[in-house]
Formats: sequence, C-alpha cells, structure tokens
Amino acid sequence: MNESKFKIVNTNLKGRSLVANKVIAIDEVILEEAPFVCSQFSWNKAYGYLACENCMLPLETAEQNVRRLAFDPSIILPFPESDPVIHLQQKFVQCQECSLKFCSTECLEEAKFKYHSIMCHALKPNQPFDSINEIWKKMHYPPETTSLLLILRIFAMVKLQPEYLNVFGEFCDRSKNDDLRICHKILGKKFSEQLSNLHQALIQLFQGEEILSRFLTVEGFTQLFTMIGTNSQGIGTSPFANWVRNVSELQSLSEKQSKELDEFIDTVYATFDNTVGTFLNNEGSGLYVTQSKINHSCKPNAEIRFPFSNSKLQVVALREIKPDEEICISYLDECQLDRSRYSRQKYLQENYLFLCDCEKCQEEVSQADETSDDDVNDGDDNMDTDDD
Ligand SMILES: C[S@@+](CC[C@H](N)C(=O)[O-])C[C@H]1O[C@@H](n2cnc3c(N)ncnc32)[C@H](O)[C@@H]1O
Repeated sequence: MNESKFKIVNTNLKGRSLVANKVIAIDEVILEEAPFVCSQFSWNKAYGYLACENCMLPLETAEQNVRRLAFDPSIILPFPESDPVIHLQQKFVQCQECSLKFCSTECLEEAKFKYHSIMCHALKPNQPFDSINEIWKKMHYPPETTSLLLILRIFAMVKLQPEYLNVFGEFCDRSKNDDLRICHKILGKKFSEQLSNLHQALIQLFQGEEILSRFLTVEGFTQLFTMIGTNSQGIGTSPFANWVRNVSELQSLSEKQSKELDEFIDTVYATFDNTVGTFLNNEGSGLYVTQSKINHSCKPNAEIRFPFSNSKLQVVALREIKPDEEICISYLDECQLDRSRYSRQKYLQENYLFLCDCEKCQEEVSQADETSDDDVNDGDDNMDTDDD
C-alpha cells in the first residue's frame, strides 16, 4: 500500500518531500508504518503509565487507567467488553530476566532481537542504563519532548546489528551550529553542563565500543540529539480513550443509556482536569523511516493517527489530495496552529530550523510580527523557548 500512493522527491527548499502519485480521497490512509525505533518517555514511565516496552500498547485496563488517573479506586467502568485490553491481557508477558512488561511473546522476542538482550540487565535499578536515565530525568521534566531511552535503545540496536547504522542515513541531518541550537532548546539554559554530564556518563557506559564511537564525540552526540529532535514523532496511547471510542460506537444503547454514558465520560474527563490535567496518555516518541520525510504545513492536508493504540502510525488525508500535490502534516499542535504567523514561524524556526512559507503563512504575510496573546498568557511556554 505504501509505495503506490506517493513518491519521495527532493527539492532545494525543503529537502525530501512526499508527493501524491494519484488522487487521494479524504480520510484515505496514505501510509501505515511501524517505527524503526520508539520508546516511552522516562517520566511518563516513572509515573506509572503502563505500556508495552516494545510497541507502547497500553497494559492497563481502561478501568485501572481511570482509577489511577482520577485517584479513585472505586470507579467502575460500564461495558468492560468494549475495552480492548481486557481481550489482550492473557497474552501479556514479562521478561524473565528484568521483569519489564510486553504485550505479547512476539513483542518480547522482537525487542530481544533488536535491543533488549543488551538493555535487559543494565536497565535494572542502579544498573548503568538506569543510572543514566536518572541523570536524564533530572534534566528533562514533563511535558517531555524527547527521550534518552530512545538514544540508549538506538545504541543497543547498533551494537547488536551494526547495519542499523545505515538506516540513520535516512533521517535528515543538520549543521554543527544547528545541532547546538536544538540541544539548547531541548535541555534549557544550562545545556552545556547538562549535556556534558550526560555525555560523560554515556562515554563511561559505552567505552571501547568502536561501532558507537561516532556518537560518543561531543559533536556526534549533539548531532544525534538534533536528528532525533527534528525527525521524531510523538506517540500517545490511552486505554480510556480506546474504551470511549468503542462505547461511542455501540449501536444497541437506548437514548437514556447513551445520555448517561456521555455524562459519565464528561465527569471522568472533568475529574482528570483536576487530577492529572493534560497528562492522560502513555507518551513517547519514535523514528519512522518514511513518515519522517513528510514536511510541515500550517494548513496540512494529512494528519498522523495511532488507530491500533500502539506505536504503529497511519498518515490519513484530511481532504482530497491531487496528483503531484505535496503531502504535508502539521508539526504544531492544534493550539499552536491557531496562533499568529509570527509565533508559528518562531517555533518552527527554533525547533525544526526552517522558515515556514506554507499557504497559510503566505496568506497571512501582511500580519504584523506579533506574538499571539496565547503565547504571552502562557508565559510563552510552548511556543517560545528562550528560557526553558
Ligand atoms: C522530519 S524532516 C522532513 C523531511 C525532510 N525534508 C527531509 O529531507 O528528510 C523535518 C525537516 O524538513 C524540513 N522542512 C519541513 N517542513 C518544511 C517546510 N514547510 N519548509 C521548509 N523546510 C521544511 C526542515 O529542514 C525540517 O527540519
């Protein structure tokens, strides 16, 4: 399916781009892809968001999830049969060595083959990977944007199968100055000291690993960081959201039952607002070989979805796409997309190192260069990062 609907072309302005080969209908799946590598965020994991170590499928039932996030062990979820986790639970397994949890024997075997056979022992409390993860957690608080676990996983993959190094050539790279700018953004003001601590810890851990030496120089390490920052895709899975989607499609409910169900769901989300706020999902990030070649537009014609409730993504058309039209997604979330041209461009420039000149930015070219009110009200939290 992936090949025929689009081609990958190279342009001077944007580098590689995905371009439609034929008419793509609204809601049509353009591309389906599993990540080359993915990982849950460190704090997300530490706070008890339970996901398969390999594919991020939720490992809590929707009821367990709601009870945990609402801090209320008495909540009972109606229609438990609409919770996919209940039907998958019997397949969940633990690694015999380290006790980490996986959604199936197949996922555990895939993880062992790709990286887990190396990371297994070293991830135990107070063991080397775990200690580095603790350094990382002190540097990078929620909301998390990237993951050291992803880097550790990449190192383990390359050590196990050096040919994986070739795959990294698939992701777009930047110049040295750009690397430092992005690292600054990810780590905040004291980035140089923090980066150097992390870097030293990694050198100690991987000393003598010739195959990894290119990542262990300061330049190589910042470059890897930047490659991940500009190419990775956020992943979110939620057992409660899956349950909500399934019960919303139940045909057999009376009007009264539907109304009660809607009220129940609204109450749960209102409770979450007071307990965990927006931290509802199992969150992480991944690198996808083909999806990472899709450029940004502030008026995108496609979006990313996670319909399988794991790290396998779909790129879906938001409107009809004509042959030879570029397929674009938005690198900004919905809130950010509503902000001024100036704010959007500033964020994209700082995080993805390009000046956006999409259709929407062109339409708004006469707008004054002003930061959106929302940015100012938020203390510019999400869009401006001089002071992270
Ligand atoms: C995830 S990559 C997208 C694919 C990339 N063009 C490539 O060659 O691999 C993100 C990078 O693509 C470029 N890019 C994405 N959207 C763009 C746009 N609308 N205008 C110019 N460059 C863009 C930027 O260099 C950005 O850092």
